[in-house]
Amino acid sequence: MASLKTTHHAERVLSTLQTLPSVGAEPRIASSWRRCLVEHKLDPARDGPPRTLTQAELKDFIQPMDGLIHLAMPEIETLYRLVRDGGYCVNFTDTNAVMIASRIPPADEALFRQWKLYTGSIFAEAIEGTNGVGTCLAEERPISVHRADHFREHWATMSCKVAPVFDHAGRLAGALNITSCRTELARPANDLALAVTVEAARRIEERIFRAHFGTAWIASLNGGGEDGGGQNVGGFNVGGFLAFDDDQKIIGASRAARLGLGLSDAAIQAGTRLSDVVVIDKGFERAAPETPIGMRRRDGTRLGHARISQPAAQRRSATTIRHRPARPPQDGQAALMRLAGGHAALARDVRRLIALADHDLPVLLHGETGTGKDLFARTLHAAGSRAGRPYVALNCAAMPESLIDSELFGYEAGAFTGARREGSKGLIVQADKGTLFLDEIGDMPLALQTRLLRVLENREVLPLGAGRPVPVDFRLISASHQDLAELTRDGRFRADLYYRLRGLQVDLPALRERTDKAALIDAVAREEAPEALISPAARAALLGYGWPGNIRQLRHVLRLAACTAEAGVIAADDLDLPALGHGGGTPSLAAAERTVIDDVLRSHAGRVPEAAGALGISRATLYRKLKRLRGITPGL
Ligand SMILES: Nc1ncnc2c1ncn2[C@@H]1O[C@H](COP(=O)(O)OP(=O)(O)OP(=O)(O)O)[C@@H](O)[C@H]1O
Repeated sequence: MASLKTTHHAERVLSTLQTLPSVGAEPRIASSWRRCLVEHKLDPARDGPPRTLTQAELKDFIQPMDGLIHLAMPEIETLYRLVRDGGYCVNFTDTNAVMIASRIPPADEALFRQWKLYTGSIFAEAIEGTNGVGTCLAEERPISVHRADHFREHWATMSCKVAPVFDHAGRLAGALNITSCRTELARPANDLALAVTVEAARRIEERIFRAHFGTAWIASLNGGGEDGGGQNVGGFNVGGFLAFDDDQKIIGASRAARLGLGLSDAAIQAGTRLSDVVVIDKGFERAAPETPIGMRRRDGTRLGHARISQPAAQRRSATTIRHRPARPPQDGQAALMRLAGGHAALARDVRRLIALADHDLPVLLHGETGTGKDLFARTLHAAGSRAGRPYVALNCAAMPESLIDSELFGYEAGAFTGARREGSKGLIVQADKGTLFLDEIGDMPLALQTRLLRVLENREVLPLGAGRPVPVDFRLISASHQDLAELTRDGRFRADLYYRLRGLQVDLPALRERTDKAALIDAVAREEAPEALISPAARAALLGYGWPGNIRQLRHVLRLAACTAEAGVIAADDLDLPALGHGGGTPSLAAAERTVIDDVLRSHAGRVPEAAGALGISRATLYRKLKRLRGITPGL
């Protein structure tokens, strides 16, 4: 071991080598000190900051944990709001004790920066000695490490409360920490701070669990009360979660449920049923969602109550056995799941979105024309907590650059020649408390990107000619058919705005790539041609086609086919499927496209919306094509 400076604190720590546990430290703290001395050979008197990753290292390190951080973030925010007045910062760490997300109260920011208590710093027990994060992770139990409990004297002004976070399979996923350096914190306040941290960690676990098992039944066992269904961890009764299928076979269990019910991976894989481990009140399948249901262990001991939520797919089948979804969906989340259908990657993204429902994470939708970006954005709005609030959409490709500015940001009365006398609120202000949908964001001019970024950062907008900014609170959903990452690399899109927009990116697959293409064709056929049958040859043609216009084109083709079908059968001949060239963009194909577009525009007297409808593409797509083919945009 390195030569030791013998301060009073160091002497106390070193005495654990002889006198465990009579050094006046709690037994858990004393045994951690011994671990640090004997196993890790650390020096309690060493001074200096913790090891911290460089910005470049941090970027690479954090990227794979994006999903976990997004799931944890809403709970980190809630916890932060609860504890910030006690001077606590909140940190979320990975299993190596690297801080991967932090919230620091502005009043104490300088202090925490000085101590390097922020994202990128490493607090492993084997490096820093006994500390909240490191020791919690080493023992996989909640812990309070208060001032002189720390191994290194360096940390003896800090008070830390930390709870471990376990993933959907009961494995350690990270730790949630709060730290304060305020001296006035009394012991009861400390205990309470640890309790709220444990509860926040439990809620993060619930989000992880639901994100993973979103399409199963989930029982949430209450952790409170003396015989609550969870597991007693370090004095805390922590509730657990069980996922099961329609046959009541258990398919997943959280750490607390595994410990509380004696469930192992092997037992789950062997097909253990709910009734093998618990006795559950009858009729729970028909109970209103989230009603508390009585549960007991097989040996009769009470487990308190569980709240059971139905799988998203179950809710879906209850609402989709009708052919035309004429009314808006009753259940927003089920409607989102319906859009994902059986395409696994999209369904996974939707489950993540549902898990993050209450968090105003910006969402970026990416997909070819007609893949459903607009429909997805509306459905997402309807599925969230802002559903009853305004939904304001702007298509950046369908509007001349000069107008986007005033439309979006608004202006004061008389701000410029031609302005409306009463001024304009602007779409951002109109979206206040609701959702702003910016379609074809890749077409937003660079100068406006800078203004938009400022609005997103400051949460306020300064209308043209206005003296004072207006505070705004909206959820942003943006969409693009272009690859924004590529635009960013080419310098055509601001990288900082791109990262702000893509809190979560959802890739809407092209119809030809959808793994549930057959089911989707049937679903659209039920809506567009409810009376007709599809002949085998027509079905083969629909399945084999390349669908450049995606689901929009599919709708048009089936609508038309329903009109021409004879004896209620859609034959291959009824399908208007234009031959597709290969290597799109060759001069001859472009020329053909130009001719078709010109013809259709002419026959609709230059009216873009009608021409777009006749072509089976959106207005925005037609504008884009016109720009590309002729270098002009027709008047609006
Ligand atoms: N999952 C789906 N199931 C059934 N119909 C869908 C689905 N997704 C989209 N549609 C339908 O496809 C058509 C095109 O959808 P939408 O306008 O949302 O596409 P888009 O990607 O925004 O297109 P564009 O980029 O051209 O504006 C609409 O009629 C919509 O109702």
